[in-house]
Amino acid sequence: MQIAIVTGASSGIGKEFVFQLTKAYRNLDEIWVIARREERLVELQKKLPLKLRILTYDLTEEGSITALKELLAEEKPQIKVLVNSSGFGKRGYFEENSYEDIKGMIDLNCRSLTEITYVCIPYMSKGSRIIQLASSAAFMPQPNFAVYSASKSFVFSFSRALRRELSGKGIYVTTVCPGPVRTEFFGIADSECPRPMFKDAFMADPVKVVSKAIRDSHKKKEYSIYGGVMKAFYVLSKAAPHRVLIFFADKFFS
Ligand SMILES: NC(=O)C1=CN([C@@H]2O[C@H](COP(=O)(O)OP(=O)(O)OC[C@H]3O[C@@H](n4cnc5c(N)ncnc54)[C@H](OP(=O)(O)O)[C@@H]3O)[C@@H](O)[C@H]2O)C=CC1
Ligand SMILES: N[C@@H](C=O)C(=O)O
Repeated sequence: MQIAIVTGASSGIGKEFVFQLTKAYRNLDEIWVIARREERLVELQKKLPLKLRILTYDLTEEGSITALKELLAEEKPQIKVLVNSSGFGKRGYFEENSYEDIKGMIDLNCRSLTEITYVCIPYMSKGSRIIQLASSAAFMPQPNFAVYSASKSFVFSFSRALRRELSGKGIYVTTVCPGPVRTEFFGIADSECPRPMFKDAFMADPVKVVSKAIRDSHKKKEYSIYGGVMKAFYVLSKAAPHRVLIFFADKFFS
């Protein structure tokens, strides 16, 4: 059985991946979709010809990934694509964030992504793809989004090194680093601290971000950055001293 696995499939970028993978990978038997909101995944199934395996997991809960591991051992599928899209961010100064949110971001964005990747690799082979959702927030430390941006730097760094390690097996890792994308992400991110207004000017369409990510993954690219502004931000974050960028980010955008 050939499958794709998509976490965060109930909304936004993950949900869009499910739609587009159905078209991009004609030989899939199933897509295994992971999120907490089961009703959303059931609705998604109604819109798709391909069978979805609905896995209602809270990935921050002890045991959810063990359940995935056991299911993989039972079904022994060939994983053609893994998309790690579940994640959240909460804006605000570190000491004003609740520790529950801080721990949640680290747990979901870093630990669960790492563990899912770990349990899936044994079921991948030459030509398989891993698509990791980092963010443009990975490019530099961001005051007022400190833990989220650090969690995405972890994803970016981990995934680039993993790409090198897996290249001998013909498994390709592409890290996706979008700027702001129009999804439910901001409902949570901005709930206690509004986002800087400039983000609205660069808000991207999830359809376009995902379409580019799948194209870049096919081309075996190391990362996928949608849009000229975010590409320019990436170059700036490599060229300019972070000390200066962090100062201006805090002064004007916090
Ligand atoms: N939107 C943006 O501007 C950007 C987003 N990103 C990243 O892209 C990824 C997708 O975000 P996006 O689609 O925009 O956001 P959404 O809020 O629309 O989707 C987040 C997804 O993660 C799932 N999720 C959240 N918490 C858990 C949990 N504890 N266990 C299992 N699943 C969970 C949600 O499902 P459910 O609630 O049903 O569990 C949902 O399907 C994230 O990693 C985000 O950090 C990166 C750059 C920009
Ligand atoms: N890149 C977005 C989050 O990941 C943002 O700019 O808020």
